[in-house]
Amino acid sequence: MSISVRGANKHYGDFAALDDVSIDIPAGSLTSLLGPSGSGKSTLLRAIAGLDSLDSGVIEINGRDVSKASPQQRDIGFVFQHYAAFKHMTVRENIAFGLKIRKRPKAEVDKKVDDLLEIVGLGFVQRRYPAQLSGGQRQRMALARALAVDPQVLLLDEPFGALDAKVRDDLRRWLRQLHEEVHVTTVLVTHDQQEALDVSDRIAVLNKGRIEQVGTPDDLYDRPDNVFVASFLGSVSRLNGQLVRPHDIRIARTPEMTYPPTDVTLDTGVVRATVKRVVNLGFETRIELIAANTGEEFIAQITRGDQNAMELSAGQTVYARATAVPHLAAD
Ligand SMILES: Nc1ncnc2c1ncn2[C@@H]1O[C@H](COP(=O)(O)OP(=O)(O)OP(=O)(O)O)[C@@H](O)[C@H]1O
Repeated sequence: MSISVRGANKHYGDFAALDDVSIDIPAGSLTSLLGPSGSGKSTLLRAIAGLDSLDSGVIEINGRDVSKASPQQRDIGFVFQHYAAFKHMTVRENIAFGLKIRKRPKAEVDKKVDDLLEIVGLGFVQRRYPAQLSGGQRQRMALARALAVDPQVLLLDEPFGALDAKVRDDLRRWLRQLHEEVHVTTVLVTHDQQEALDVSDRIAVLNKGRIEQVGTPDDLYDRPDNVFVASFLGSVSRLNGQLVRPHDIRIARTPEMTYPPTDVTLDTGVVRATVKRVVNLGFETRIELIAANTGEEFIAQITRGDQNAMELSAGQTVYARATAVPHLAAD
């Protein structure tokens, strides 16, 4: 089911939490709402869910105007960061809950719950209570419960926000896989650009209650509309006036750079620089540098192998050149 938001406005006093927001979310897609804290992501999601009303604007689900419909009438599954499970019910009972209150026949409920337990990989803990699950298992149970009633739309508000990095990472991959199997139109709120790039078909970047850009992860990363989008989608520095990503900068000990830029119109040229700091980050190494011509700091990311070969350390003079730069729409 597609979702369409037109001219959505929401004010709290003088403050515009949503400022004329319009977005089309294609049926079956996994779209992330990405933006800094306070940018309006949750407000937009809650408006789509019908949990908050808009001051003005229209929300359509599959072409039907649901702006005035209650959350129940919108046929939506919702998962929050801190999921409130029924503590006195087992995992199995929690997942079955929505089907039971809809008075579905027992055989159908059992089959559906078995299928969902399989999909979310919780069969082995189905008789446990929520308190006996890990945080990641609890969020998977929440997703299974939301999916049990075959919602038209699944809305996820930072569902992995409270979990540690490793578990988040696993769950993201799992969510992507789940989406490929179930294909329900999904909207995910996140402030984590890595998460958005990892799981989404499309990303909408929000800033101060407005949508800055909507597109595929590649569109936004390689062809950002503006500096805000470029810098929110990943680290960027300025090198000779060009915005550059750390992994697109090559470093050498001599000025004869053998790396041609991929696009000569956006060439940064060879820039002499001083190494300020070298940080080993596991499989890659971050080099913090200061450009000799402008005094500006910039960051290069090189492989561990390159660092082992060059043995860069603070105080050295090196030469840097970008091999690619993001194409801003304004260029
Ligand atoms: N009930 C409310 N009353 C007053 N202001 C509110 C209310 N709800 C949200 N806001 C304000 O609206 C703005 C947008 O909030 P929202 O929760 O949508 O942001 P967000 O992008 O989801 O941020 P976060 O990532 O921190 O959750 C914030 O500045 C917030 O303080």
